[in-house]
Amino acid sequence: MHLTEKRIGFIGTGKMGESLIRGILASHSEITLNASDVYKPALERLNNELGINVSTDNTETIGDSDVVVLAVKPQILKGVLAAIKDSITADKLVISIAAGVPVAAIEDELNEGTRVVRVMPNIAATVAEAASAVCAGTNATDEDMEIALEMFQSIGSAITIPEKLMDAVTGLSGSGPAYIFPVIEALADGAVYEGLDRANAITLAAQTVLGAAKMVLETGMHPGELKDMVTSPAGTTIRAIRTLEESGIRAAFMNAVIESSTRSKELGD
Ligand SMILES: NC(=O)C1=CN([C@@H]2O[C@H](COP(=O)(O)OP(=O)(O)OC[C@H]3O[C@@H](n4cnc5c(N)ncnc54)[C@H](O)[C@@H]3O)[C@@H](O)[C@H]2O)C=CC1
Ligand SMILES: O=C(O)[C@@H]1CCC=N1
Repeated sequence: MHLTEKRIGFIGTGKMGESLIRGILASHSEITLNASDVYKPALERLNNELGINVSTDNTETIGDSDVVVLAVKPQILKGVLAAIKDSITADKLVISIAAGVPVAAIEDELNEGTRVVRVMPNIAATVAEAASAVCAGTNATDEDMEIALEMFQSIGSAITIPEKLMDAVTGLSGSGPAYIFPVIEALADGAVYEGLDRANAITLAAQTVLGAAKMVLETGMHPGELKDMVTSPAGTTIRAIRTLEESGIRAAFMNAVIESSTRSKELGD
């Protein structure tokens, strides 16, 4: 059974729900997507722009779906689960993308035996470049994991991990795009300071980040080795590297990942 044979329902069409919907539709235009939210204008916009089925009634969306993606905030997930429990019948696969919320906490709110998969994607799903990690719940079958991996691999890359590493993944790739957007803005600021116009500065900054990422992924070389390829003796780059190191760039990014992971753990308490 492939993803395209499944009807997918989204509970919550906020930033991440919409990002997933757009990414999945871009790679599977024929797929049936249903979505519900408490905010009607957002649903109407999605219906108008993308032609997906929408409802303000979560149970209606679930009734019409084989796979149910939970895309509401972690803080309200428990209440949402209590309200939809009876509509999550044994034939449905539940996928949660809620940061920090353990599979066990979701299973506890649903009927015994419910098949749950937990995923941490990121906002780059919008452009089919998400980095996602997937882990199986107690009752998830091999086919459930295949469906989840197919879904998230269709909108970027997706790996399988043990659940204990989900907080680390949340700190790295779940939150990660938000660490890089200010980097792009700041790189552009530097060039604007030196006289480049803003639009060109942002284009060059973003393409530089994209190109560097692609080199890591496609050459398989260590990032340090790639850095050395750019860094000529007594050249321009090493002057910049020294000032970045003096600013504590490595500790700053390491600490960002660790802080986000810590918050993810707190959300699960
Ligand atoms: N924003 C991101 O980059 C990422 C978010 N996540 C996770 O995705 C989930 C959603 O996050 P965002 O989209 O950022 O939040 P959001 O606040 O943009 O979206 C949540 C949506 O849920 C809707 N909602 C509230 N109560 C509801 C109910 N009872 N039934 C149906 N819909 C309801 C809201 O109206 C809103 O549209 C969270 O659990 C978050 O941890 C995971 C990875 C990345
Ligand atoms: O900030 C958050 O809590 C969510 C989870 C990962 C990215 N955004």
